[in-house]
Amino acid sequence: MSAADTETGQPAWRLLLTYVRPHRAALFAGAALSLVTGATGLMLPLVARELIDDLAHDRAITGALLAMSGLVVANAALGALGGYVLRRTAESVVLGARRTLSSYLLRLRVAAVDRTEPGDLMARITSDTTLLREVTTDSLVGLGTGGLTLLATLVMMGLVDPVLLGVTLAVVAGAGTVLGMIVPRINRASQQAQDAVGVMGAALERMLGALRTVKASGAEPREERTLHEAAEESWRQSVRAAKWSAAAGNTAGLAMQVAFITVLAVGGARVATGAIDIGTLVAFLLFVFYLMAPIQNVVAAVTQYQTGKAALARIQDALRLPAEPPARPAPLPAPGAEPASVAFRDVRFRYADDLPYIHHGVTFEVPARGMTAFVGPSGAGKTTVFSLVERFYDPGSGEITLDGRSLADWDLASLRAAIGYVEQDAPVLSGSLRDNLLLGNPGADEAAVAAVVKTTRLDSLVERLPDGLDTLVGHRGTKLSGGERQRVAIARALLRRPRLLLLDEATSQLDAVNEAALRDTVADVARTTTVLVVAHRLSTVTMADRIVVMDAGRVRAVGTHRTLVAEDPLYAELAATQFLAAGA
Ligand SMILES: Nc1ncnc2c1ncn2[C@@H]1O[C@H](COP(=O)(O)OP(=O)(O)OP(=O)(O)O)[C@@H](O)[C@H]1O
Repeated sequence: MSAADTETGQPAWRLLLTYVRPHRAALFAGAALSLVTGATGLMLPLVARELIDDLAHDRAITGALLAMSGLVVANAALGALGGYVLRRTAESVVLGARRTLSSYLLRLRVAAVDRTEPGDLMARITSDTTLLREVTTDSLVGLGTGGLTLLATLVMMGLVDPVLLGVTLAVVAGAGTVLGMIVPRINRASQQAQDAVGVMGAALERMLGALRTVKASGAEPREERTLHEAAEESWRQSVRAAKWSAAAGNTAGLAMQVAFITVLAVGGARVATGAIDIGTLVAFLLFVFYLMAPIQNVVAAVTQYQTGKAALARIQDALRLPAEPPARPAPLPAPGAEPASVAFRDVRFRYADDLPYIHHGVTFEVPARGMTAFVGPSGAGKTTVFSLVERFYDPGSGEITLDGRSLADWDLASLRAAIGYVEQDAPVLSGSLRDNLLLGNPGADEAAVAAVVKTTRLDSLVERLPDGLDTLVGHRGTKLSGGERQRVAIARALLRRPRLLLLDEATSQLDAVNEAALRDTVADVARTTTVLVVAHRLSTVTMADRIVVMDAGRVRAVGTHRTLVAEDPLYAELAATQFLAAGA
């Protein structure tokens, strides 16, 4: 079995058919048009013979001329129409594969994405799907029309002389054996060429995602080398595939020459013995000549299929990554909805089976309403608490509840609809400021947007920007400052009217005025919503209703700033060093 067959258990052509099936009517129409176009071409010599006959016998040639003109026009028109229908169908197959893949990638589990290179996944959607285009038209149609013509020609040959057909088939079978050895090599080389395109996509994504750091580190030559190496590897493998494809094509050509010579020799001997007459031999040789085109079509279809098969294998690999079940979007909490309570009971968690545990039995309870700060040394597992609440990952053991109900029992979309999440690096997506604010609640009205813009102190920024809320913020929000990005992320989360707000405070500082303003905003929000914050600032922890101190994957103390400073040495140390530095 080849790479495409092994893991899914079903051959690649079946997978191809699942993409092609919705367009089978159009594909058959295109193939039928191609056959009819071919037939009109074959009729031309007959009409031409008629015309010459008419001239020779002094008959009017108008009819034959009209018929010839009609055939020429029909041939061109049907050919163009057939070509268009086939190409359009192939594009629809590509579209179908791209839709399936992009929907699937959106549903991928975060843990699955952790183990992949986004650039490689992108290459699968953009580059691999493109290869399905040729495989649809060249392989399926080529195999269909070429196969039919081949069969018809073989039947005719059998009728003319079965012995010579046997001779021809023996030669063709020999060539088939050679092709059988070449074809897997085309598949392997194509797969490696596409893998190299994926590696290049991953390297590009890595470099463009950190372009400033690459430039500042003077790392351009090394990054350039990595990119060039991936491009060269793809070139090497594509050239290897081209070499084997050329060998396959020429093997078919050579086989036909050998068949021609063998038929001539064997046929000549048969004519000499009187087994067949010379007319039969000439007719048979003509058929051998006619056999050339369909055989080359079929060989081209098989070689083209190998490239498509390699692409299909890569697409299927992506579709086998673990994904969340498809879900319909859930409504956001109604205005004034009750805040949520959260509890962890003896939660043990690791990011992958081959990685160490991060949470070693985390237990805490957060009642509805109010603000709870999570503090602890870097790497203690605070952000991981948020990832588990959002169900980006599932715990290995123990239980996490929201409103007293296990997260496993929640519909994923409803769970996430109840939560607003501000990540530590506050991602801002390319697009306008408004797009970014409305990301989590596209239905929010102008008044709601204006209100969050005001509470997060984005109003002065919006006034300054040339197009206000419609100003484009650049790839990953590069046109905004770090503090502005954080405020955009908070505004976006607030616009969802969350029943639970998860705020992973940025370690970088906001300026004093904005920090105070945001502190007031969060304090306001905490009056009506449950707020969990991974705190890096003293100002945040001092206003928290409770503080959960985490260390090395465990909760070591829970209390208020005042009690913890007195009772927990680690907290006292953190408060004296880290927080004081940040909160000064
Ligand atoms: N996606 C991931 N895959 C594997 N390990 C991870 C992943 N995310 C985090 N970790 C590891 O889990 C541990 C806890 O990370 P976490 O982000 O929860 O810490 P934290 O307490 O929030 O730290 P900080 O205060 O520095 O943000 C770290 O050792 C980190 O290396």
